[in-house]
Amino acid sequence: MFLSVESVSVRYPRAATRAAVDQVSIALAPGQIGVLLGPSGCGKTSLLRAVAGLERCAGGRITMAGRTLSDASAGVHVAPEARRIGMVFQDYALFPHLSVADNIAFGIKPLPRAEREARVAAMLDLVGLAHAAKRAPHQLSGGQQQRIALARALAPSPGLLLLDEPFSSLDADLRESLAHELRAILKASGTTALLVTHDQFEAFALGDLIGVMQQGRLEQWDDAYTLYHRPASRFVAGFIGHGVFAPARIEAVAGVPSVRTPLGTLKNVTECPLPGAYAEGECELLLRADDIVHDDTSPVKACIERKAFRGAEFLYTLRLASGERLLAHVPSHHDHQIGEWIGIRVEVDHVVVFGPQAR
Ligand SMILES: Nc1ncnc2c1ncn2[C@@H]1O[C@H](COP(=O)(O)OP(=O)(O)OP(=O)(O)O)[C@@H](O)[C@H]1O
Repeated sequence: MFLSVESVSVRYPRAATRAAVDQVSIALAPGQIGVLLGPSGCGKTSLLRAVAGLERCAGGRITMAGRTLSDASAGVHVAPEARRIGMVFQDYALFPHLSVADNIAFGIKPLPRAEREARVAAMLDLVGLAHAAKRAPHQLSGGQQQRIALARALAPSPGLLLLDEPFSSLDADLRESLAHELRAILKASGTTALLVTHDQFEAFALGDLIGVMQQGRLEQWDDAYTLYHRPASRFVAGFIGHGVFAPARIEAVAGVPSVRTPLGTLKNVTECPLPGAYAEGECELLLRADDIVHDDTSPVKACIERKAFRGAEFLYTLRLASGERLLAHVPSHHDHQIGEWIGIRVEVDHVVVFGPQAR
């Protein structure tokens, strides 16, 4: 692995007893993009700062390309400027009095002039702003300025690039397109990167691997597909995507595990790794909005309590006669009224169940 974070903890001197980062382990192969995702205060930035060397590790070890950067038990802490790590922050703070080209050249001043100019030109090409070299930062849009900040961070060819909420000051539309662009730029330059966000769509658009954190702990470190379809904990299941937990029961039907739900029985769920501790009995089934299909012919009916227009579809909040609430994505040409009862059925590709008690 190129970057290896092993059981790293971060504690702040005057903070409460809980560690801001609690024994977190993650690893990235060369060229991979990792994303740390989680609610405010979960420790994402603290972990990123520990990798940058801006915080000392209270426990654990960080290595990059085989070199130890931090090792709490051995008392090793390489200074941030000696780590060969580039950073892009939320307030990307370009130097206002320098041209775009001079901003990019800032971190590579020691290079001979010709080499420096070639590198600046290559970086401008990479971020698609070759035409803007002579402009001042204030003559660029927010998105363009952020791309220049990225070019500036990439110019010294850092071993690793760290990005902390790089799009949070930009508006929603721009964020999504920039997330895709950023991924393309990082891949084109073969840069290994670790990024912090609280926006799951950004995480999905960017990350090869995504870590979901809660209260300093890493709940899961996986690709987006696995996080969505095989959440390792109830927290991850609730945090990623729209969904609810419905009471259900695991039973063996003719020897094969099945899950009885308020919407009917899901038979033969052999592909579902049912956790041993509740292999049979009461459980809670994760039902995401796209697991519920509107079907007028279905005997199961649900009342529409709320609906939110999402362009191609509505997100309906539904209530079954038994009182359980569900969420459903329904194509927006099916425009039903609040209070109306509609037929639904469950169509679950990946059955995800948790024990009846909150973890
Ligand atoms: N310098 C500090 N001194 C004391 N406590 C801190 C300091 N910085 C962060 N913390 C605390 O550490 C915990 C983790 O904070 P951190 O900023 O890493 O979370 P985060 O997930 O990045 O949050 P956000 O998305 O809001 O930036 C929080 O409880 C926070 O209050």
